[in-house]
Amino acid sequence: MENGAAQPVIVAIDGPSGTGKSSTSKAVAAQLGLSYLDTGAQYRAITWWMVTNGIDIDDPSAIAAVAGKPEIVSGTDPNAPTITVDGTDVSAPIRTQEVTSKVSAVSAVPEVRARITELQRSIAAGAEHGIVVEGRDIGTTVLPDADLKIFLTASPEARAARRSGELKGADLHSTREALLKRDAADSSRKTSPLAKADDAVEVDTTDLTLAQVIECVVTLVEEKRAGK
Ligand SMILES: Nc1ncnc2c1ncn2[C@@H]1O[C@H](COP(=O)(O)OP(=O)(O)O)[C@@H](O)[C@H]1O
Ligand SMILES: Nc1ccn([C@H]2C[C@H](O)[C@@H](COP(=O)(O)OP(=O)(O)O)O2)c(=O)n1
Repeated sequence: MENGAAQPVIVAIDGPSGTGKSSTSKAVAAQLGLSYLDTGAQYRAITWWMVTNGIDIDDPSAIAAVAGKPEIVSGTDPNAPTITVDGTDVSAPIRTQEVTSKVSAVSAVPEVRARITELQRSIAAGAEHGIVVEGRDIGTTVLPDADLKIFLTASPEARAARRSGELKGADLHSTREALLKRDAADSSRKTSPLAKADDAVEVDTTDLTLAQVIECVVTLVEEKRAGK
């Protein structure tokens, strides 16, 4: 674009756990001056609220009945993303093993998805310079008109190695099994499952460094912008 500021650009980055969505999205957004939204953190936050309030995670109707109660606020600065529930900073407690093991069940409830999807769309619509939104159903359901859709993949072995590295020496085999179980649940749910959009660019990150993935996505965004 020759005159004035660039048009806001909407980038959707989806894929299973450990493919590099968060690290890539944050870096791309920071490099290009865009906002950043971690939608997994929002599903983790509502799961944390359900657990904290004693809601039976095995009862979808109990979850649905209170899905509208917690107020979830996401800060979208890629250099300092934040997440609060009813004013409380939950950035640490949403990463516990307990929340991780329950998030797929909570996020499969249609009333939860409807509420969080609406919130995501309003955040994306309000992003002045554009936004990178990462999750599982962004390209297919939340922002089907995104300017660019990326679907990140990597072998289960690479993903488990990355995750157990983060969890400070967690057993590789059990990390791999837990990750595959969550992927299966997220891919098989009825409402907006984890899936690649038909028009998404698939990037296999198994043998790429994080820097290479970031460079690849930045180039794709710049090409899109140039063509706009
Ligand atoms: N291409 C890559 N090569 C090696 N490690 C990576 C790569 N991409 C991400 N990582 C690391 O793997 C871990 C998981 O990445 P993350 O961005 O949280 O994935 P996701 O959001 O898809 O679950 C992080 O520790 C990150 O630094
Ligand atoms: N758009 C999204 C994002 C996440 N979810 C659900 C399903 C995922 O297992 C959980 C947690 O997502 P998150 O991105 O934090 O997962 P990882 O930490 O990358 O493994 O939330 C979803 O259903 N839809």
